Amino acid sequence: MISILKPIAVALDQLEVAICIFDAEDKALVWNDTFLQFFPEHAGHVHVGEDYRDNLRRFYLQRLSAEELPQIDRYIEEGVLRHRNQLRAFEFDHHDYRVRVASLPLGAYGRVRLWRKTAPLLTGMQDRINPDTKPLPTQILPDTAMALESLADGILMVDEIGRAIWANHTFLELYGLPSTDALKLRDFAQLYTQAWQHEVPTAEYVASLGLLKEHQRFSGAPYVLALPNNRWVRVVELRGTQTNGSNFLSHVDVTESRQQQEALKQLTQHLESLAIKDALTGLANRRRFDEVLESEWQRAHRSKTPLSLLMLDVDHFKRLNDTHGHPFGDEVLKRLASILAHRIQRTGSLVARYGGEEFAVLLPDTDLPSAAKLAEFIRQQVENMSLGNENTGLVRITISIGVACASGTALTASTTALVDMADRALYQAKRSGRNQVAAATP
Ligand SMILES: Nc1nc2c(ncn2[C@@H]2O[C@H](COP(=O)(O)OP(=O)(O)OP(=O)(O)O)[C@@H](O)[C@H]2O)c(=O)[nH]1
Repeated sequence: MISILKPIAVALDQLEVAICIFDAEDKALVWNDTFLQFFPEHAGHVHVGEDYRDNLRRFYLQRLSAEELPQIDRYIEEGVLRHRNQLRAFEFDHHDYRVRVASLPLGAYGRVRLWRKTAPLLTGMQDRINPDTKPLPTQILPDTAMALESLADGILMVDEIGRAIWANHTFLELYGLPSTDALKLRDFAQLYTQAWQHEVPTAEYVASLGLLKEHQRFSGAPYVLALPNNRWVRVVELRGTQTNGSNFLSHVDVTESRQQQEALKQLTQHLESLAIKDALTGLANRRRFDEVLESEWQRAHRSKTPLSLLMLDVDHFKRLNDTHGHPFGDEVLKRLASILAHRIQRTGSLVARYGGEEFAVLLPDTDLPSAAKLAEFIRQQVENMSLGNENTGLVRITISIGVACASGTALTASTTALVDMADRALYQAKRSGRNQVAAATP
């Protein structure tokens, strides 16, 4: 694939079109000389495998003001999202030129970005002309106004330095403005801030204002802003390149689709959590345990560190169920789960409900004596736990624990071998009278 793309990139040099191709992980694969001419800040830095984020960092280091610089990571992440989701070409100013950029997906290979200079810079999106020296803008023609009034989207016309001249009714309604008189030559950022003036500023508002300011540097790249009362609007700003050119911003109310997206996202998260969580205890389920065991096994193998496993089982749980009822049995499992979750909090460790009244605790970077010590501590804590209600009276439970550790050459065996070792140790603990810890002999 690269062997085909390289000659294309070189051919595009002859058309003065800059190209940079990124793989599916946003790493640079191929670019041409025009790319380096358009973006001299990258010369000597781009290399195969370079992350698009590093590319964007150099771009923004040049572009952002000292005031905006602390937010550079946010600008970079937004740039990455623009890159991945771009559907239509948009424009921005860079050095002395207005540049048009298109981005196309290349299937499994990644994405290609193409840039073409459209005009020498006259109006300056970035370095705005001092408003005091500009004459007042002319009003728009009545015919144009009538046509724009008939649109369902909000339209805001601004002059070449961004001062609002005219807006249709949909725009005025969206931004809570009584009439076009309220525009008062303000720029869009001021109008947006004004729409929020009676509201407590939310995180979405702050993020949206940053986004709006950043997008004043682009023409035609859509962005979404939060409005008060949980409403959302998608904005596209189209700027002319002539000094007398009229610029306009179109605003589409996307509240409904945004709410649907949000509901879908929450549902997906909920379903994902259901897929890996045990419903009764809230602990990881068996499926999750198997996944984590596999990845921790690999990690232990690479880092040559021990990996320990505890298998815990409630003693005579059937009798407890039979005596006090299944719901009480459920309560016992929840209490036990909570004790385990509190005790095991080290990053990388995992507590899971392995099945029925059996729990598994995975302990990365822990050797057998340390795992056995922890198991003994848990056993004592459960033994001393008082349970019960007015029907059951005071109930005490005990648990048996099997401990196993994979380290050194044992790590070359399988994950199943570790589980089997811990299971056999648990069986040993049960056979030796329950309420005890048994460690597998390595
Ligand atoms: N309340 C409740 N009981 C469960 C649940 N899952 C499994 N059980 C019960 O747990 C009991 C497990 O019993 P056994 O495997 O015979 O073991 P035991 O009675 O704990 O005896 P030992 O393990 O040998 O000490 C069975 O009666 C299952 O019905 C659950 O989610 N809630």
